[in-house]
Amino acid sequence: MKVSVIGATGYAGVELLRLLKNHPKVEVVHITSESQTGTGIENIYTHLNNVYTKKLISMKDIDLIAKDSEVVFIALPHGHAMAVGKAFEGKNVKLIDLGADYRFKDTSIYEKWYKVDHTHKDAKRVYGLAELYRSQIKNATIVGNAGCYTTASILALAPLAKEGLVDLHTVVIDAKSGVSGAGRSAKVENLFTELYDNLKAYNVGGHRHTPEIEQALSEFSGEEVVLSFTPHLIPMSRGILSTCYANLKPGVTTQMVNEAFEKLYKDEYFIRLLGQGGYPATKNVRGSNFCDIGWHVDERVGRVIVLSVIDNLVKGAAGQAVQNFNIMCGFEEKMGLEGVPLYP
Ligand SMILES: NC(=O)C1=CN([C@@H]2O[C@H](COP(=O)(O)OP(=O)(O)OC[C@H]3O[C@@H](n4cnc5c(N)ncnc54)[C@H](OP(=O)(O)O)[C@@H]3O)[C@@H](O)[C@H]2O)C=CC1
Ligand SMILES: CC(=O)N[C@@H](CCC(=O)OP(=O)(O)O)C(=O)O
Repeated sequence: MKVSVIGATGYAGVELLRLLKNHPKVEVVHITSESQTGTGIENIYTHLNNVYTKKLISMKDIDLIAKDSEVVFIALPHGHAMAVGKAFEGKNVKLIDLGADYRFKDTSIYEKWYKVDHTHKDAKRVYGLAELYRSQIKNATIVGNAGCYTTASILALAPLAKEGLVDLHTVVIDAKSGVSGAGRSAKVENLFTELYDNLKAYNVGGHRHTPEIEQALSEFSGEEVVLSFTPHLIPMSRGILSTCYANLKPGVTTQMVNEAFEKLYKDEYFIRLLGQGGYPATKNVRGSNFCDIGWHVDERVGRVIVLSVIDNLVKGAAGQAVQNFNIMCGFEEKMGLEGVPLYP
C-alpha cells in the first residue's frame, strides 16, 4: 500500500514514520511539512539517518499526494485536518486523522470544546479506537483516530460501562502524561526548567478529552455520561497512566469485575490484563502498541479503581493509526506493530 503522512515533522508524524518503516505492506510515498518544505526529514530528525532520505513536500500538493497514495495519515494540530479531508473528497483515498477533527459524532460538541467551527460536518467518519469500533473501522473512508488520554481511559472503563457494573456519574479519571503528548512546538510551560522535578495538573474541569471519553462511555452504557477528568503533566518523554475511579453498583463483586474485563478483552493482543491487584507501569509499554490494565476492587468503600497505561505516541497515536490502517486494509491487525516494548 502506498501511503503518505501529512504533518510528518511533528512527534506523532515522526512516530508514524518509525512504525511504517517496519510494516511489510507499506511504502511511504510522500511526507509533508509547511515550515520545512524541501528539507530532507533526516536533516530535521537525525535519528532517521540511513532510514529515510525523503524530502518534505507541502500538503498543498493535494493532487500529487492523492494520485500517488491509497491511504493518507494526517498528523496536524486539531482544526487543520477538516480542510484536508474536504480537499480529498472524491479522490478515492482513505484518511486516518490522528487529531480530533473527525472524532465526534455530534460536531457541535467538537465546536464547543475545541472552539473551532467544524467545516466538514457531513463527512462520513468512524471513531478510531480499534478494539471497540473494529467492525465500523473496517469499512470506513475517514477514521478519527482516538486521542491519547482517551484511549487509556476508555479502554479502562469500557468493560464496566458495557456490563453496567458501576454508577457512571461517579467516574473520576486522574491521568498523567509525558511531555511528548504536547507536541514539538516550543512552549514556555514545557521548558526543562518548568517541568523537571515538578508535577502539575492542567485544564481541570475543561480538558478537551472529557467529551470524547463521555461520548464512548455513553454509547457503551446507553446512558448519558458526564464525568470528571483531570490531566497532569509529568516529567517523562512518553507514557500515560490513567487512574479511573467509579462507585460499584450494589451487589457487584470482584468476580463480576474480573469477568467483565475478561469478556471484552480476552482475545485482544494489544490489551494485557494484569487483573485484580495489578499494577501497570508506563515502562512496560514504552515504544509499543500495548495497553496494560489492572484493577483494584476496594470493598471497604464500594469502589473500583482501574489503572491503565499506554505509550501516548504509539497506542495513543501512531500505533493505533497503524492498527486502524490494518483493519481498513484487511491486513492482520498487529502487522508492523509487533515491536517489543523498550525496557528499561
Ligand atoms: N503527541 C501526542 O502524543 C499525540 C498527538 N496526537 C495528535 O496528533 C496531531 C499532531 O500532534 P503532534 O505531532 O504532537 O504535534 P506537533 O506540534 O509535534 O506537530 C505538528 C505537525 O503539524 C504541522 N503544523 C503545525 N501547524 C500547522 C499549520 N498551521 N498548518 C499546517 N501544518 C501545521 C507541523 O508541521 P511544520 O511545523 O513542519 O510545518 C508538524 O508536522 C495533533 O492533532 C495531536 O492532537 C494524538 C495523540 C497523541
Ligand atoms: C501532555 C499534553 O499536552 N497532552 C495533550 C493531549 C495529547 C494530544 O495531542 O491530544 P489528542 O490525543 O487529542 O490528539 C493535551 O493535553 O492537550
